[in-house]
Amino acid sequence: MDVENAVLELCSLPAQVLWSFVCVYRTTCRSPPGGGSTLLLDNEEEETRKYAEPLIGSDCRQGSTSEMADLWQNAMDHAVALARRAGEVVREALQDDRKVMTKSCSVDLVTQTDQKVEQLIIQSVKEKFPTHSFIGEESVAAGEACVLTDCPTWIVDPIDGTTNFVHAFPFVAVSIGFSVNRQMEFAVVYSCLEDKMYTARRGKGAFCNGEPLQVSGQEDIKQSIISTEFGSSRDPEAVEKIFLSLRSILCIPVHGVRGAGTAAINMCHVASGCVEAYYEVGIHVWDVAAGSLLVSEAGGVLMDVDGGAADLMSRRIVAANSRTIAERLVSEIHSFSPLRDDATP
Ligand SMILES: O=P(O)(O)OC(CO)CO
Ligand SMILES: [Mg+2]
Repeated sequence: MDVENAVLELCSLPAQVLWSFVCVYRTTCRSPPGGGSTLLLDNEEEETRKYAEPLIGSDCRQGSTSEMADLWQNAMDHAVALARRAGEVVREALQDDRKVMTKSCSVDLVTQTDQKVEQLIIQSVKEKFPTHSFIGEESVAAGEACVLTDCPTWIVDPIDGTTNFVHAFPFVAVSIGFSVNRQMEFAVVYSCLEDKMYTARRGKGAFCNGEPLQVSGQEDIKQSIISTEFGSSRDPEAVEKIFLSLRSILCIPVHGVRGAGTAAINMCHVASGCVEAYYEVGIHVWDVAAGSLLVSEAGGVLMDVDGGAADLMSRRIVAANSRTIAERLVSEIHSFSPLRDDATP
C-alpha cells in the first residue's frame, strides 16, 4: 500500500485510535538519520519540524496536534520547484516565434509550450508521486477525463493566460492546485514574467515570494476595483450576459474594472488586496483551483455567481475580499451556465 493510501485509510479511523497510532509510531517507527521511512515522505524530520499540522481531511483534524506530520509539504515543495522550472521554459519560449493552434474555437488558443510545460509537470509528478491523479488543461483537451475524486489530485494549468503568452502581454502564470478529499490542500501560482511565486497551504495562509498576503479590508463596492474577463466564448447569448454584468457593475459605480488576462493572476490580485473581487463565468477548474485557495487563505471568500457555494467544476466563480462585496457583486451579475467541466461527454 502506498504512503497516501495508507494515510487515507488511517483518516477514516476514530480520532482516539488515530492518535494512539501516532503515539506508537513516534516511539517505534522513526527512521535512522538518512534512512527512508515506510510511512512518511522524504525529509520527514525537517518538514515535520517546519510545518507540523493536522493530517489530511477534515475528519482527521480532531485529535491531531502539532506533533503530527505534514505529509503534503514534500509535494508542495516539488510543485514550487516545478512551477519555477516551467516559468523558465515559458520565458525562454517568449524569445522565439510561438506557433499558435486553436482548441474549442478560433480564439481558444494553445501553443506547443502549453503542451510541453504540462508534460514536464505531469511526468515529474508521476515519477515522484506515482499514485497521484491529475487534471491538466492540455490533457483534458487531448481527451482525458476531468473528474475530481477523493484521491490526491494535481490540477494543472501549464500556462494560464495563453492568449497573453501568444501576444507577449506580460501576465502569464503556471497554476498548480493540489486537492485531497476534494478539498484544496496547497496552491502554487507562479507569475513567470513578474517572477512572483504565490503559494498557499490550507490553514497556513497565503504568500507571495514568502511575504504573507491579506485581502483588502474595503467593504464598500463603490470604493472597489473588480476584475473579470471576457472569456473565449463568442456565443451571442453568453456575450450579452457578460456585457450586461459588466455594465451593471461599472455603473454601480465601482472605481474600476480590470482583467489581467489570467484567472489565476486575477485571483492572486484579490489575495494581495489590490483588487476587491474577481468574477467570471466560463473559466475551468484548472484556471481557478490554485487561486481559490490563495484567496481563502488570504482571508477572502468564494461564491457561485448566483450566491450559492462555489463549485470549482461549475465554470463559475466569485472570489472576493469579503462576503459583503461578494454578495453585492452577485446582485449585479447576469449569470449563465456553461457545460460543467465534469459533464459526461
Ligand atoms: O489561458 P487559459 O489557460 O486558456 O485560461 C484563460 C481562461 O480559460 C485565462 O484564465
Ligand atoms: Mg487557464
